[in-house]
Amino acid sequence: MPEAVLELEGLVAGYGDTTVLQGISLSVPKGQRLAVIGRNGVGKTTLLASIMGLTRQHGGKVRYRGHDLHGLAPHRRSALGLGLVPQTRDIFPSLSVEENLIAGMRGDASLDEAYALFPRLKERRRNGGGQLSGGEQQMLSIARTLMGRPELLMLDEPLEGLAPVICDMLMETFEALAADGRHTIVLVEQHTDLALSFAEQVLILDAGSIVHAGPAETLRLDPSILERHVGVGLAAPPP
Ligand SMILES: Nc1ncnc2c1ncn2[C@@H]1O[C@H](COP(=O)(O)OP(=O)(O)OP(=O)(O)O)[C@@H](O)[C@H]1O
Repeated sequence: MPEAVLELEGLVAGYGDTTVLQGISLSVPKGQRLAVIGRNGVGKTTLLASIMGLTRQHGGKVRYRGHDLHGLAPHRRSALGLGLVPQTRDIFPSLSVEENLIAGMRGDASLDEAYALFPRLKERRRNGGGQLSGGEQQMLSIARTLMGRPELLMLDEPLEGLAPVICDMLMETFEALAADGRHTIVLVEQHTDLALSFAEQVLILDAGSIVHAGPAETLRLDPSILERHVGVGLAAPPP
C-alpha cells in the first residue's frame, strides 16, 4: 500500500461559525489521481480551501505525510508541498507573466520548466497578467502554483469557462503531471466525463458530506450513481 500523502479524519470546517464540511474522512495515496464531483454549492471548493488552510477548522484532522496541519497558515502548507490552483485563478494582474512566475518560485523551480509546459506563456512573458485571455490566465495560474514545487496539486474547476480546445490541452497537461511520478492530484471538476476519464478514484460530495467514494471505473459502468447524486449522467460515447 503506497504511503498516504493526504489524510482527512472527520474534518468539520467552514467560514466563521458556519460549518460547510460535515465530517470528511479520506486517504489519498502518493501518486493517486482523485476527482471530487458534486452539484453546485455542496462544498467542493471548501474542501480544497480547508486542506490549504484557508477556512476555519472546527473539528477533525488534516494530515499531510503524517503531519497534523492544524493551525498551520496557507504559506506554511505551500512550503510543505501543498499547492492549490484556485477557481478564481489568483494571478497578479499588474505583474508580467514572468514576474508572476518568479513570485511563485521555490527551490530549484525554473522559468524554462514553466515555458516548456506552456509555450504560450513564453510568448506572452512580458505581458501583464491582466492582459491575458481566460485560457492563458489559467495556464499562468497553474504554472505559478507548480513553481512552488507542490507534491499535492489541487485543481479547483480548472476548465471552467474555457474553450474545448484549451480544456483538451489542459487535460493533457494534467495527464503529464500525473504521469511524471512527482504529483498526487486532486481535481474538482464540473465536466464529469473529463473528471472520470482522468481520475482513478472519485468522491461525490453532497451537503458537505461524502455520499459516494470509489474507483472511477464503477461510475463509468454504472452512471445511475451519478444521476442519483449529481443529477447528470455521462455523455453518450461517440458513434
Ligand atoms: N467565503 C465564504 N463565506 C461564507 N460561506 C461561503 C463562502 N464560500 C462558500 N460559502 C458557502 O459554502 C457552501 C459551499 O460552497 P463551495 O463553494 O465550497 O461549493 P462548491 O461545491 O465548490 O460549489 P461550486 O460548484 O458552485 O463552486 C455554499 O453554501 C456557499 O454559499
